[in-house]
Amino acid sequence: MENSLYYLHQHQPDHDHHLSILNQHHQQQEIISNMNLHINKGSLETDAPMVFVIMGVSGSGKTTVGELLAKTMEFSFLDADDFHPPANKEKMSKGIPLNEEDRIPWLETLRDTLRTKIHQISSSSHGSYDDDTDDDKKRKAVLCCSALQKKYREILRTADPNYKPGSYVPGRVKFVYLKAPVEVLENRVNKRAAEGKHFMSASLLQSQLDLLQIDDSQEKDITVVDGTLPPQDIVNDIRSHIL
Ligand SMILES: Nc1ncnc2c1ncn2[C@@H]1O[C@H](COP(=O)(O)OP(=O)(O)O)[C@@H](O)[C@H]1O
Ligand SMILES: O=C(O)[C@H](O)[C@@H](O)[C@H](O)[C@H](O)COP(=O)(O)O
Repeated sequence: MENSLYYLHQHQPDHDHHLSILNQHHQQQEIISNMNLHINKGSLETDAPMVFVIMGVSGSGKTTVGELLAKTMEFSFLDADDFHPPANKEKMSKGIPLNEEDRIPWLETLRDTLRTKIHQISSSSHGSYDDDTDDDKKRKAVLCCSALQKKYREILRTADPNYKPGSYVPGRVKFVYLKAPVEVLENRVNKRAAEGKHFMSASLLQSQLDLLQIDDSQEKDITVVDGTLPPQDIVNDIRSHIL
């Protein structure tokens, strides 16, 4: 197969194709002909992302953008904040940053949830969504999660059963980092706290910025977007980059 070129001659609209295998040395000798190949929508997306993690520090707009993206794309929406045990939320509301013991079990729960999701999508007619009746099975998912450190993202990547830890090969889990300057973030979290809209203390922003770490050289599955744009523009940007 290595020395072959593949030609797809589409002779009927949509799914029906005529496959010929031609010799690479341009002899144009047809080895197989008149073979019908049926390609169902989605069935070739073997490495297509299934879970989009919208990440960044507090106030970067994860929930706002994630909800809008999920709504626009009809994806499932998951908010990592909904998976915290009460003790974590109590700590954060008092302005105490979480430590590793607080975070790791939380991230592992998120990983397991995403793994179930990926399994559901993969086993849904082998990725061919058209005939599915269970709506939830065919939906990809958006997860909002700060995922500030490389090691935290690595836990989430292992939701993909094919992902080899430490390989950083892009797989089923993709990250979108909402980048914004500190002044913008401060304004947002202060306003949100003043409105009493979130359990997280605004004072934790600095500890989150201190923790934030992106490794451009290895983590090729992170797309950086401008988090200062209006939410709809960010969603359009995400769609044009990774969807
Ligand atoms: N792109 C944006 N432009 C303007 N305001 C935004 C934007 N994204 C979020 N906000 C506002 O900033 C605050 C924090 O947003 P939120 O989505 O809760 O961030 P996060 O989930 O990252 O903590 C909210 O009051 C929200 O309305
Ligand atoms: O939306 C936010 O304001 C934050 O994301 C917030 O909810 C918090 O950061 C995490 O849930 C805790 O996790 P970390 O301390 O690991 O960010």
